[in-house]
Amino acid sequence: AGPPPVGAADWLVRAHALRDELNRHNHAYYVLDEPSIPDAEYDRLFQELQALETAHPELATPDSPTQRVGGAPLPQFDPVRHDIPMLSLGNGFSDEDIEAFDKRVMDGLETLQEVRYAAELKFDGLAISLRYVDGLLVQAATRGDGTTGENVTANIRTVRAIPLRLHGTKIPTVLDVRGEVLMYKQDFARLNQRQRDAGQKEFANPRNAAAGSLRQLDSRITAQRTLRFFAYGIGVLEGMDMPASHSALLDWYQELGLPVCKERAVVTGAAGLLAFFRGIGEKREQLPYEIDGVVYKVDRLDQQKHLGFVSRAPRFALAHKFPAQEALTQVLEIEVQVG
Ligand SMILES: CC(C)(CNC(=O)c1ccc(Oc2ccccc2)cc1)c1ccc2c(N)nc(N)nc2n1
Repeated sequence: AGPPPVGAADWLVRAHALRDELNRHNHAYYVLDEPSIPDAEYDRLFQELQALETAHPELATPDSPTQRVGGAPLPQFDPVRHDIPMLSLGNGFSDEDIEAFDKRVMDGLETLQEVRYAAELKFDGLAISLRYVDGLLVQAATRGDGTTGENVTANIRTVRAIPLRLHGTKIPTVLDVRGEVLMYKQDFARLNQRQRDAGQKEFANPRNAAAGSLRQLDSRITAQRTLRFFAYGIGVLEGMDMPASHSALLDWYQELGLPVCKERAVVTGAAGLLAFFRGIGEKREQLPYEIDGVVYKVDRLDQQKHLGFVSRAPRFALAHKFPAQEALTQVLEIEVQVG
């Protein structure tokens, strides 16, 4: 969104300045985790913009922060077909599984050199695809069966961590961002406290709470649930060349203003993968969100292409899961819910 036309009315200039300032504070708070303004000051600016948009409705552009409060409930979710499917991951559990994965990759690449992997977290949330056209968020869809998902655009607009417009100069004409919508542990605890106070059913875990919040037909309810988002993949890209590696893709995503989790690394060989896994395992309890493992991806995209997929999962990626420690508590929670 360039500067307003020369000689525009004062309120047009003011609305433009407010929108950019509020979006900048929103990015600092929800994407960089570095609040840049006291909440009361943010609310005052927000109300000033809302008043201007009420007086001049044409100011309520799709990327205005006022669009994040949600709107009238939808009758249902429309189906959305993914032009590029959202694939699932094969799993590994033991060190041997990881060593076998690394060996399969080296054989597949016919190389004796250690392979460079991008290692990142596997969030316990739900997979989403965001479509940006000329930098504007135009559609959001759930993974569904990998080929067809549900249109949850109205709900996704209320997720403050998801930019309504991409930043910077390298803006593609079409970009499908794949990532995970999740709820932080402390936002989950606060939500269940509110549920209890309102005599409503509590959520069993943050994953269910995030899924339940996104499957709301009333986006005003979704707007009251603090959902987060981390980008981790790409679908359609038009108008620009693909970056050469997965790690370069994530660096570019950060320049565009998309949230990318900082718990990621580029490592080499099975030893590098296992060292990353152990390091994350030690800090898992302290993380603000739940994870059910880590994900390893061959970093170079030409090597990913060369390896391809087997059935619906890529040969170039693997999820390494933690032992299901909380299985017992989940059984108890389900009994409590049913009982
Ligand atoms: C690796 C990939 C499976 C995404 N990639 C894809 O879905 C994908 C899709 C089409 C691709 O290429 C095709 C292009 C055209 C047709 C068919 C495939 C390549 C990758 C995946 C899945 C789940 C993840 C998760 N929960 N957490 C993290 N951190 N990363 C994850 N990564």
